Order: sequence, then C-alpha cells, then structure tokens
Amino acid sequence: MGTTNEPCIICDDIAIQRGDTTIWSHGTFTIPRGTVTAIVGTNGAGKTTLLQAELGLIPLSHGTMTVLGGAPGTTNGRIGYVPQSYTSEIDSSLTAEQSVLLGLTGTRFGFHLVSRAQRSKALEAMEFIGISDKAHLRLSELSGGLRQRVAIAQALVSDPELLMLDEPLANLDLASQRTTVHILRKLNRELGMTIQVVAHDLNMLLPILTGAVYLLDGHPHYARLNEVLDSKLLTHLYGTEVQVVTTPQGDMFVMPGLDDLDPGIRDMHDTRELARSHQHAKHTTTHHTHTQTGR
Ligand SMILES: Nc1ncnc2c1ncn2[C@@H]1O[C@H](COP(=O)(O)OP(=O)(O)OP(=O)(O)O)[C@@H](O)[C@H]1O
Repeated sequence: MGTTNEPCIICDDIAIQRGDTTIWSHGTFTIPRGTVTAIVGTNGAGKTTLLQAELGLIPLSHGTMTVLGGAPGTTNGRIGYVPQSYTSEIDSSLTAEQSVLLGLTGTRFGFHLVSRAQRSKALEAMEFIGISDKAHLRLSELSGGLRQRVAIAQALVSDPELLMLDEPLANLDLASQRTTVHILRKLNRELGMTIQVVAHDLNMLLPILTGAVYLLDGHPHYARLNEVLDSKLLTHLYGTEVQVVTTPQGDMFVMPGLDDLDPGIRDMHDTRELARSHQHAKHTTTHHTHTQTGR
C-alpha cells in the first residue's frame, strides 16, 4: 500500500475525443488517496471513458493526467479494475480460484506454473471477500453476486492501491448489493485502498462515499460528498427532479423529486413517512440504505 500523501489522481484540463465527438472536456480536479469516489452522470456522459482514460486505454485529446504518480497506463500494475461486463468476460468453466489467479498470471493457460505463493495470495483475497469456501466451484455454479465477488477478488489479488469498479451494484439483489458495499468499506477502512465506483444509484453507496466525480454539461468535476448531495446540482445532473432528503436522524437519501409525482402518491411518500418507515425498516430488516452526514 502506498504511504505517500500524493493525490491518487491529478487532472489538469483533460478532454477526451472519440471520432469527431468530444465526450467531455475541461476536467481539472484532484482525487485524494484513501477516498471512496462515485463517478456519476447520465447514460453516455462518459463515466466508463474516464476509467479507461485513467488506465491509459484511451488517450487524452487535451491536458494531462497523473495516476498514482505516473502517466495513465504506466501504473496499471497497482490498479485493480472490475469492468461492467465482468460476467461475460470470464470463462464460466473456470473455478473461482482459477479465476482469481488470473489476477496474478494474466492468462488462462499454464495453471501448472502457478506457485504456492500465488495460490496462497489467491486464497487470501478470497478469504478477505468471504468466498474461500467457493474456491473449487466453477463460475457457472455461482450466483451473480458470488461471481461478482470473484471478479473483485481477482482485481484485489495483486494488492492494488486503487480499485476501480464499473457499476458493481447493477443487476445485484439488495443483499448482494449490501455485501458488495460492505466489502468496499472494509477495503477502504482496513487497507486504506482508494476506490472509484461508477454508479447510477447513489443511495446504497452513501454510507461509504467521501466524494464524487460528476459529469455535468460535458465537464468532469470532483467534489466532496456533502457538496454533491445538493438537490439543485443532482436535478441538473440527472436532468430530472431529484431531492436530497435528510431524516430526523441525519441519514440522507437521494430520491426522485416529489413535485413530479401524482399528489396521491406524494401523500403516501412524504418525507416524514419515509423517515418513519426508514426507522421501522432499521429495526425489522437489513434492507435499508442510509448514511450519516459529515463525511
Ligand atoms: N469505442 C467507442 N468509440 C466511439 N465512441 C464510443 C466508444 N465507446 C463509447 N463511446 C461513446 O462515448 C460516450 C461515453 O460512453 P461511456 O460508456 O463512457 O458512457 P457512460 O457514462 O459510462 O455510459 P453508461 O451509463 O450508459 O454506461 C458515449 O456517447 C458512447 O457512445
């Protein structure tokens, strides 16, 4: 793990062009180390493009970017990446352990060359993620949630300083989403790992986020979470009425604006009702999403 105080990402007036189209431009921001950052914006705003630029997979058309102290692409050995399409990219006949080992060997061939040290590293990553008992199961035998945890273990096995995940909560049920968020919290809090998460729905991630890169009007900006959790900003960002609701307990939610809803529906979902049902949910189920303010 890096001990330097140097920021994880430094961007100076960056832009990306694909063909004749500028995807985004004028990005000048810094992401500190040890943070958990959401990357948010509407469909096609260029969230995945930002991760790809950080990995040096797409060249900048303008400006400069430093990732973990080096040019994009030169520090990829210290980055773990869980792509959006992880399920379609893994050979489902592999066992969970073989799949995790790919994070060290980088190839699906030559498993006989895997060293004892590499196997123990893979086991360590699976234990951290809570899937060591699934090591010998084939990916085809695992649920979507477990397959995703295998993908995270594969990204972790090389002890990255920065972990990037592209929409890791999409297509997961609530319990699997909570498990994923819990894993990310552990990685950040216990190992000090810097994390970037592309996400459409912020609520589940709110308890662990420290900031966000938001792609607004064709420009990427970074802000601390309390600045991003602003109804006007999020309404502009998503292009639809969004409200940030704070419960009497200080928990925050991002939700569709009540003004757009039918008055009957609004009556059923007013803020106090939400707070009451949230309190009830806190005592009766593990499926609530909330955060404390002040991160
Ligand atoms: N290989 C490519 N060549 C040219 N343009 C591309 C390519 N891949 C993506 N784009 C365009 O770049 C823009 C940004 O795409 P990107 O996938 O980064 O957006 P996103 O914010 O991650 O979207 P989503 O939320 O839908 O996943 C889109 O307009 C897309 O059409």
